[in-house]
Amino acid sequence: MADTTAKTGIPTAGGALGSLAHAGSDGVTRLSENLRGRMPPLTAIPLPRKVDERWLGARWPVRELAAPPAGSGLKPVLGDDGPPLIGHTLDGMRFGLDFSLRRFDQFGPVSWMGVFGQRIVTLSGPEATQAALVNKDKAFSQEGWKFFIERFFERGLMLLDFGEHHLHRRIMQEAFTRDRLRGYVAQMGPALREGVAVLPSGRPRLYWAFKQLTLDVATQVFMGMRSASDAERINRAFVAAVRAGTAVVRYPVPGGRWAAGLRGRRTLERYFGENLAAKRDADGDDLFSALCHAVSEDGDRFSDADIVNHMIFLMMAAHDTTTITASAMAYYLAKHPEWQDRAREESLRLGDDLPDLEALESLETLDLVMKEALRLRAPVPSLARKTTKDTAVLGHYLPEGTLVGVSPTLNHYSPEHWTDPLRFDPERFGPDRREDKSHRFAWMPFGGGAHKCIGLQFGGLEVKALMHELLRAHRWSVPEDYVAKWDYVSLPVPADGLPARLAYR
Ligand code: HEM
Repeated sequence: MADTTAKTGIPTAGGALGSLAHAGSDGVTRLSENLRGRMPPLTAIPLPRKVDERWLGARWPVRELAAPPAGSGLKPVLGDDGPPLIGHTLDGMRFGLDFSLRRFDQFGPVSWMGVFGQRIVTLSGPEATQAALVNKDKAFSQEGWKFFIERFFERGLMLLDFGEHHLHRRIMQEAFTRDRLRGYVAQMGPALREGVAVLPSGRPRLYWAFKQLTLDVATQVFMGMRSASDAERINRAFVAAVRAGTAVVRYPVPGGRWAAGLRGRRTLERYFGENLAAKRDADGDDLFSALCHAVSEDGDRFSDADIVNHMIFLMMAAHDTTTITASAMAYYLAKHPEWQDRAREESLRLGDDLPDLEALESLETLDLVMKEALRLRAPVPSLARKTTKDTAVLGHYLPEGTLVGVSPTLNHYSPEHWTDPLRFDPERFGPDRREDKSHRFAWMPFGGGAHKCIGLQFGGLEVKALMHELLRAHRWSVPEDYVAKWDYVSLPVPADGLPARLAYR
């Protein structure tokens, strides 16, 4: 049982009890991970519908963010602080999409709210998001992300700005060429086939199973790591660093998330630092090696410190996003078995060989389903920015130093850009309809502009490879009346871990 738990990441009663046997903080961490897998977070605990309605419908005094300069002709940004001290922090975590839609109805595409003790302006809808992401006059910087994740993911590509970002991105692009992607696909295939094969039948929580699978892929494809005990240690360090990003107590209290995150970061730095020289000397086909050997067209290379920082950030950027995408796809395919059958037929037509890059690209149904899942459940629901100077969006005044959240939600649910936007309808991405072309920013799960996701092809290939293996090996379903509840404490994840009935084919 312990083995299965380690492999699938699916917490079992035996796993939780087994954790108690571990003395010290490692045992406590394991226990808390197991409990997390079994219990929804406080923000997702079911309450009577009336209580939720009252909570969501609460209104607070509306104020201006800042008075526009006299004679500018600009309008103020309107919004509210929300409940004292916590602001709207819990509202966003509990209601996610519903909360965003209500804010848009109340204030339109540009508004502000109190969150985490700060005032944050939300930009929603294709025009407002475009202004910040195209960022013509460099009025929006990545400083907004720093509040949340800099301590654990310092100098990751997404945290760099302007000239320096451009330079680093050009080098990093060399790790994502088609040839490199071909090599990554070849490495992830065996790990995924093996991992999917040992998923227990019954009702596993798919989200947790996928989380373990994508960690396994990361240790092999990102680091070329073969030792299981190293992989387990590095995975734990990495998970601790990611969780610390959303810690409420942002101070290293012993036993707390923040302290565990700092320890995790140090472990990762040590691991990458110690293995750098060997990676520079050899010619491996993992992502770590690719960064060590990447040279931009202008001859620039990464320093040792850059490689360590980029590797730690890349693991984070890839992990939850791909896990969430696969979970959303599994959910919609369980709710719409006709799409599951159609996708399975295509997968079976590929035969028993592990799929290469071209084979994965040929899985058109999975492609449509993935795009629709990314529309309905964008894994990154807000892209953080900070204004570098006084600026305006759609005629609203934003002073220098304003924190901004660029939100794809409204773009993805806008009735002006999508027919029947609440409906699961993958065909809307088909060649006859291409609703995603209705506006450059109608569909933006990977962001847009200079910081658009550099791993979007990698992520798409990994998710398709995982779903391909799942379709070949299993059928899965959820009860007809089951509706997944998504928890938005950090990125949107199924609050109950998505239990699905899984049967071997
Ligand atoms: C389905 C999976 C994924 C989704 C939905 C996703 C989403 C995003 C989004 C929205 C951004 C833009 C952030 C911003 O503008 O502030 C981003 C940036 C980034 N992503 Fe992804 N991502 C995914 C997978 C991956 C993977 C697999 C990798 C690496 C292997 C990766 C690496 C990055 C990096 C390095 C950046 C920063 C790019 C820059 O600042 O130039 N992502 N991603």
